[in-house]
Amino acid sequence: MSKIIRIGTRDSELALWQATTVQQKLEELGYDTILVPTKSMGDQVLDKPLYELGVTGIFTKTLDVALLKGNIDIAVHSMKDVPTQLPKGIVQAAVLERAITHDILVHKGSGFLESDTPATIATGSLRRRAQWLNKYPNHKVVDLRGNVNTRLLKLIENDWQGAIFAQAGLERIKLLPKDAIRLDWMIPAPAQGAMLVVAKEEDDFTKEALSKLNHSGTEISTTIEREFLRTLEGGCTAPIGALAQIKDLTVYFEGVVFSLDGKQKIDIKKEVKLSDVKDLGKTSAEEVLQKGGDKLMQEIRNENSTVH
Ligand SMILES: NCc1[nH]cc(CCC(=O)O)c1CC(=O)O
Repeated sequence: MSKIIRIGTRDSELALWQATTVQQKLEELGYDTILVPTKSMGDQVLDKPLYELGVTGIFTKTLDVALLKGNIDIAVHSMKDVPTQLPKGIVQAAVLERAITHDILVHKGSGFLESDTPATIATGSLRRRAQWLNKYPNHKVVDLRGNVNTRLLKLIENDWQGAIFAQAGLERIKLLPKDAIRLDWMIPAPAQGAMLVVAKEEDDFTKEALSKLNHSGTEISTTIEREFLRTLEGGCTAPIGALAQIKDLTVYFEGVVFSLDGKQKIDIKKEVKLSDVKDLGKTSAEEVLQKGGDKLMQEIRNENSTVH
């Protein structure tokens, strides 16, 4: 076909797996493609907690710039890492069918879960940290940064009992330990397990190609979850989870915001007909804000700004 689609991606093993998946699908449709791996700022600064870096979109910014400069035609992202507001000129071109959404615990013997022994669990995510502390108040949660491979290595090297990951990520790079424990009770990050492909707004050729990869069910679910996040967050990193599942023309939505220490929790559950999902994410977030979520979000903003 008339042009080669240049696929921008981070250079971690997971990102490359995701980009290669998109590449294969485009090639199957007869498009010519080339992979362009790039290091992102989020992958370079590993010695600080993510939320202290103070920028949202730290994993996506480098690729956004490459896209807007015309060095690549599309960028493939883990959708949960992408800020809810895309930069001007960049549009959502496809959401691929979602993999498993939930988090899992990789551990070195899980006996500690059934006893009162204090344990140390590692995660760099405020959402996982708050939910873990909510369920296991006597545990300690330590920060863990780096791509999936780095985090697994750090778990082996350190004196921690376990670390939390997205199951989808570990499965994709074939590093999911057999005895990892599925955390069904933990609400995932909005759009966890989904891949997002973005393109330039004016690039009709590429947008047309990508539209063939879009999975509408996943697009609907992730739109609801990200609307929930966007309505709540107001530009701050907060422990927010959201999951919209579609079964037999019904959407089952669950959204939650926690205090940073996990002690407070405000959640919402909704069951809505698929034909009525318009604004579901937004109205659910507004209900959470009314139920005390606005106060909680304000506290989180204050605490986040005193951390650094
Ligand atoms: N924040 C890093 C990140 N971004 C996407 C995934 C995994 C794949 C996904 O959730 O879509 C991961 C790793 C993890 O959370 O353990």
